[in-house]
Amino acid sequence: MLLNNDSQPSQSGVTIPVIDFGLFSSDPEECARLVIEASRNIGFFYVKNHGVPQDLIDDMFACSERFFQRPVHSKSRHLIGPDNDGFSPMKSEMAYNLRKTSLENELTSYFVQGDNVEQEKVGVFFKDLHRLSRDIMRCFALALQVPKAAGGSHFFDKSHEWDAESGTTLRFLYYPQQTGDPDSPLAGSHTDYGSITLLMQKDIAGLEVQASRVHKDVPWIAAPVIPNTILVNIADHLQMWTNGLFKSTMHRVVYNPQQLHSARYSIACFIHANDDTKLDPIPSPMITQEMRAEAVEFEEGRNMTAGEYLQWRLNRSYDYNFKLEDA
Ligand SMILES: O=C(O)CCC(=O)C(=O)O
Ligand SMILES: [Fe+2]
Repeated sequence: MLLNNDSQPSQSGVTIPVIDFGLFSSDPEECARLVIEASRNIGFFYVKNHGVPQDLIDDMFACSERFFQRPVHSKSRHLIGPDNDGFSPMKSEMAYNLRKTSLENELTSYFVQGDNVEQEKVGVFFKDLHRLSRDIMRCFALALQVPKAAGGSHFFDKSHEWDAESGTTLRFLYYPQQTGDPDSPLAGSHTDYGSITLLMQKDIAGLEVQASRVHKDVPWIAAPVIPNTILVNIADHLQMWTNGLFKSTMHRVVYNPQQLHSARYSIACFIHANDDTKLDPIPSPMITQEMRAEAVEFEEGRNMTAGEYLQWRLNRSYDYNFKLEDA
């Protein structure tokens, strides 16, 4: 197995590659080659030189820490509901979700405890991540050789507009200081529901990625914290759009012994296509009808739009009757 210098070797030899996203400007073809390689295999890759300022990311983690350090009852004014925004008070994993439409309202203001400067920064951060996701999607369109007539490398632009209604969500995650069992996940295995997810982990690792679709003998590999990178994962829309060429890979969060001493924080930005986007295969010479069986696990989603698919997945994963005394 060949390891490039930047790859993170795991014990098994299966790796999540690190891609220099600066290549997107200097050598887009090479960038596309690296990105498609990762997307067809493990379905996860790190990007460095991604253009989101590190001090902004640090600042967002600081906001998150300040918020989650508050007592549970004072975090719970906006409990998560069918709109998928607000606070979700689970025991070993808590989260605060913001939608694009929440940036200027009370939901974000509450998260930053009324600090206008921080509230504005949350908006800048969210937009930066959205811009990065569109660049990554351009790389995909280039790699998939989408015909010029269909938009070429800009194929995904129109289905991923900042101003359009979509399920795109910024999620601040908190895994409290705790004892735990390494065999019992803090967040159960799942795939993400959108196009791609951008993930930042702070200091403490815990994310694991199911590697068995790459190497049948390797069930899970760790996704370590790599400074100055953002972890990208392929989510369900892309697996459906590509008839399974791109892999929406299962992942989970497991207990890390460092959590005996401190809480774990991560931030995920779930990028979704505009609500009215169909989840049918996209025009690409690399995607054929015969490949359809590969995407079959999401077959039910195929007849839905992105908006309908999100609602369907959320309805299956949440009942909104949280018991706060359990949190
Ligand atoms: O906290 C993490 O590292 C990952 C969380 C995750 O996979 C999710 O919220 O979908
Ligand atoms: Fe996830």
